[in-house]
Amino acid sequence: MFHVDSEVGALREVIVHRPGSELSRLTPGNVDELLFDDVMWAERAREEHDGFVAQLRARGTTVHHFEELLASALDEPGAREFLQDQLTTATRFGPALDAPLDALVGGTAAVDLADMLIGGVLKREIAPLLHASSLLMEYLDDEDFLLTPLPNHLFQRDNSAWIYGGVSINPMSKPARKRETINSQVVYNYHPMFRDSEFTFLYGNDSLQHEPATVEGGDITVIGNGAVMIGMGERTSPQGVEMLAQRLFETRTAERIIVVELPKTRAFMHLDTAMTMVDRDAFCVYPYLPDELRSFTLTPVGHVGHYEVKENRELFSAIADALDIDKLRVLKVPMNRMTAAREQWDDGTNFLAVEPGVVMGYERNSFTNKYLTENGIEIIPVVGSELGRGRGGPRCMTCPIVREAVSS
Ligand SMILES: NC(=[NH2+])NCCC[C@H](N)C(=O)O
Repeated sequence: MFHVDSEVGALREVIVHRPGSELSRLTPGNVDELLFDDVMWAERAREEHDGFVAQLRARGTTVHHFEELLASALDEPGAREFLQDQLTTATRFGPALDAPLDALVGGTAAVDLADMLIGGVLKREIAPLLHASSLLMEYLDDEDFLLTPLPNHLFQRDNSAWIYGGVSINPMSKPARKRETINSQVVYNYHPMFRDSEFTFLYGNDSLQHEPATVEGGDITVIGNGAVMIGMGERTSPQGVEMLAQRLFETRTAERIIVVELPKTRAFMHLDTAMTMVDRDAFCVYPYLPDELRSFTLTPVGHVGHYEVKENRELFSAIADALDIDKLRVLKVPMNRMTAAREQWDDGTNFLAVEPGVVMGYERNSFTNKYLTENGIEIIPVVGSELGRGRGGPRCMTCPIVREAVSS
């Protein structure tokens, strides 16, 4: 029932996160650590996000809100026990807070608890509720977080990723995002919509320590025809790719994986900041991507779960081969380095396809959008002056859970 069979086929159902109280908690002192570039105007960001959702719905896509899924899941049997085991533990908060926090998780209304899990909790908010002699509570200032906010839940793409009939609940690379995985596990394991449905858990749905085998969904593209492309760089490590690859092969979810090496800089933190698929045979690619970046193809061999790694001679012909098409259109916008760097920084290459050749992208990237339009791609312009300050575009903000294959 849930499946993502391509990157550009008809987009039926997605999960997004409307920014909540966590955005109002960004300060000049914590933005860097929380991976944002500015303190956001939270109200305007919400308006922009509502506009984005309305555009998706107008195109026939069913939109689920992450916070609502989380709140409903929290009222299902087992969900709170899971949090008590995984989140409110003695090692995370000290033994003195273990039982009081477990009690809080057990007794807080679901909507409020969901808000705490995403929005975070300040010491002064929670101190009156906890009756414990705790060194950690003594140590924290009133305005310190006992539980940090998770503003990057806005980027639903990264934290879970559907690949054909399976989902990876990604072990995130940056400390600021690691707890997102616990929230996603609650949704996928306890919300009736997922709990009562058949699908494969590919990676990360456990309580293991995955470091350094991290994976983020912004690096994963389901290009179709049984193939997957994965970016390897700041967030998704070679070990992460291999862990996921092994599961994709052993569960027969995919038959071929193309791995692309990415520059190790913040501007290229994920594959979808460097290139996205915009049509059945076309990619929009950052024009100054270094030529020397290598790519590899992984295919299953021998015993179940074993694979072979081969370096590709050239990335785009490897993709064309995987898709079984003669030639790929590689759309590199002819613009100077300065303009290219500016538009890429503002997620100029971060397109979300709603059907082949129809994509959503930030309106501000005028050079890129014009060039793509001239090349037959329809752009649905998204307003994102505030949203973009988190360094993510329309693709980063959506987690497709049902998307059709591209019909030939
Ligand atoms: N798929 C993406 N490009 N996501 C963008 C994530 C941005 C987020 N602030 C981070 O640094 O993690």
